[in-house]
Parts: sequence; C-alpha cells; structure tokens
Amino acid sequence: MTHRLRGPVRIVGTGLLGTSIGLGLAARGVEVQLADASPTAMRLAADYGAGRLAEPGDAPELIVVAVPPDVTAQVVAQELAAFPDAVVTDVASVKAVPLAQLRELGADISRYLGSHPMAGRERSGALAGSGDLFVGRPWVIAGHDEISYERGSLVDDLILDLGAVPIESTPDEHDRSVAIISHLPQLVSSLMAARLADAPDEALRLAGGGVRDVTRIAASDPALWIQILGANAPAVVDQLRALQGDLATLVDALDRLDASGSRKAVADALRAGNDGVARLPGKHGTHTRFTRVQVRVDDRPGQLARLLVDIGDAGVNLEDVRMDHAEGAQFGVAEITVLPEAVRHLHDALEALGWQVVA
Ligand SMILES: NC(=O)c1ccc[n+]([C@@H]2O[C@H](COP(=O)([O-])OP(=O)(O)OC[C@H]3O[C@@H](n4cnc5c(N)ncnc54)[C@H](O)[C@@H]3O)[C@@H](O)[C@H]2O)c1
Ligand SMILES: O=C(O)C(=O)C[C@]1(C(=O)O)C=C[C@@H](O)C=C1
Repeated sequence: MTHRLRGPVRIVGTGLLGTSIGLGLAARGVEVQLADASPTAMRLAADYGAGRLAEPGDAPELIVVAVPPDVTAQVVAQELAAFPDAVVTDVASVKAVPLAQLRELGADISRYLGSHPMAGRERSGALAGSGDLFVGRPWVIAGHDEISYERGSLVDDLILDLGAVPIESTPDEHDRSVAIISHLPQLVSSLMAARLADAPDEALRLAGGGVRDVTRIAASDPALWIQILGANAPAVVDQLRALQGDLATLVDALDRLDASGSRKAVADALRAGNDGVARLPGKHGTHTRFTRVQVRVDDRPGQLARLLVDIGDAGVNLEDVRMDHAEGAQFGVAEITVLPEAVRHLHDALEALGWQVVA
C-alpha cells in the first residue's frame, strides 16, 4: 500500500488512539515504534500488530503523542527534547490548554503541531483499537504561527495516510467547535443514561433502538472525560446553559399543554431537532444521507460473519453495522447502514440467500 510518510513514526501512548494509529500506519507499510508508560499496554499494542517496541537509538521522523489530555503537554515537551530532529503532534481532545502549557514549559513549539481526530470509541485501550478508525473522518489540525509549513505537512501526511480528512483550525476555534459537536453530546448521553440507573426492570426490558442510539457514548471512560471537560469548561458551560433554556421551555409547555402556544412550542422543539440533524455532514464531509436495512440474525456462532460476507459478495459497501438484541429473544437484528441507492439490490440479494430482511 502506498503512503506519504517516510517514517519511522513513534507513537507515545498505546491505548485506543495510539494503537489505532499504529495499526493503520503499519498496515500501509510505515515503520512504527511504540512507547507507553505502561509496559503491558505497549506490548499489547505490539502483539496486535500496531508496530514494534521503541528502542534506544530510534530516530523517528514524526512522533504522535496519544496520552490522556492532562499529561499531553508534559509528554510532548519530553519528546521534543528527546528527539530534536522530529516533528511532534498530539491527538488530545482539547487543543488550547496543551499549547498554552507547552509555551509555559518553554518547549520548542516550532516542531509541534497539535491535532485531533474526530473519531473514537466509548472504550479505551489497545483491545478496542482499529486501523480503520479514522477512514473518512475529520481530523483537526490546530495551527499556530511558530511552525513552518514544511514541518506541519508531516501531520497532513499522517492524516491522509490514515484515510482521514484534514481540517485546518486554531486551538480556540477547535475548542469552541467540539463543545457543541462532541462535549455536549457526551454529557447529554451520560445524563440520559443516568436516568436509566433507577428505571424499573419492566421499562428496561423494552429498550429499542432509540435509547441505544442516544446512550452509546454514555459508556465512555469518566477518567478521560473529566480531563476533557475540565480543559474546555467555559465553552461547555455556554452550551449547557443554552440547553437548560431549551429544557425549561419544553418542561413548561408540556406541563401546561392546553395553554395557548404550548403545543406549538413542543412542535417547534421537535422541528428544530429535524433541522439540526439534517445539517450534520455525512461520510467524507458530504451531505450524503444513509439508509438502514435491518436483518434478522439467529443467535448462533458465525451468523453475523456470514451476513457480512454475503453483503460483500452482493457488491454493496457497508457504511456501518450495529447489533440489537431484544431480551429473551433467540435472535438479534443487524442494522446495516448503506447508501440509499444500494438498498433495493441489497434487500433482494439477501432475501435470495435466505436472510429475513425486517425493514
Ligand atoms: N477515546 C476517544 O474516542 C478519543 C478520540 C479522539 C482523541 N482522543 C484523545 O486521545 C488521547 C488518548 O485517548 P485514548 O482513548 O487512546 O486513551 P487510552 O486510555 O485508551 O490510552 C492512553 C494511553 O496513554 C498511556 N499513558 C498515560 N500516561 C502516559 C505517560 N505519561 N507517558 C506515556 N504513556 C502514558 C496509558 O498507559 C494508555 O495506554 C486522549 O488525549 C484523548 O483525549 C480520544
Ligand atoms: O464515537 C465515539 O465513541 C467517540 O468517542 C467520538 C468522539 C466524538 O465526540 O466525536 C469523542 C471524543 C473524541 O475527542 C473524538 C471523537
């Protein structure tokens, strides 16, 4: 496979992000050197094929720091000092605080360019890593004036080699953007899921797609998120206050539904949601909307794998897949996301092979 980076690339922090980057680069033939404060995390990433263990004398071209946000600046500063010929980037979910801390530390930021892939998972560690995690996803480059174009282009190469889409920004603009597009969604999901903690079993038994869609990221690591939110608190508070206003309006309207204008207020809230979701770009930054096809999958070993192979054999590109299980049922429903124009063909091809297409 071709790649832009000449390498080697050193990855510091071999959890979810570091391992995923290592897997993606190694698959493209880039030499990857792995380092982590935890020897187990580092060896695990190497065992999964994300690269080889770092060795004394390594001379990386690019260093990717993928450690928790509150130690990012400290680790970037150490790497800049230890490898005077390398360019260093990081992937922390906040960008202004690490840059300010690096300035305070007196680090040589003429070789540092922060970045942030807008891709991740609600799970941590190497085991959750995937070399395809970044394909088609936006990856922010949080620019500053003290790095040259030539050095910064190595970060572009990293992003492009991993199949992601580089988006130029500044640390402050990035942090304002992620407050609405990432940090508020995390909190809304967590708060919603927290309501389930005391919900009666009779209610939980009815869980369908809606509640699962809204709560997936509620499983995220609190230790990571307290760092992210702590480094972007003012922008997140602005978003929470706006949401608080929306909630108050909705509560009032539903509480006095027969009062003049109440039903309209509820409808307006729902319609505003339609408008908002329609603005979300599709894959590769386009406005492509995808369609979901639901297929019944029996609860037997190998069934899902067989379905995925059949979809591939039908010549349909799978954009996403998700499994839903109803409590007590001996089957699940695979929700297959595809381009709208592929639906008819996929439906016919799967039914011809004996699959039960539910919707
Ligand atoms: N999880 C996501 O979805 C996501 C998405 C985009 C960006 N990020 C950012 O990526 C970074 C890593 O997140 P993750 O989800 O991969 O976390 P993770 O917990 O899976 O991995 C972090 C790794 O860093 C190592 N580490 C901690 N302190 C270290 C130090 N001082 N020196 C060397 N290694 C150290 C840990 O041992 C661990 O292996 C964070 O800054 C996070 O904000 C995460
Ligand atoms: O989809 C997920 O599970 C994520 O964790 C994704 C997500 C996001 O909010 O988009 C979460 C935090 C990261 O900083 C970047 C990506």
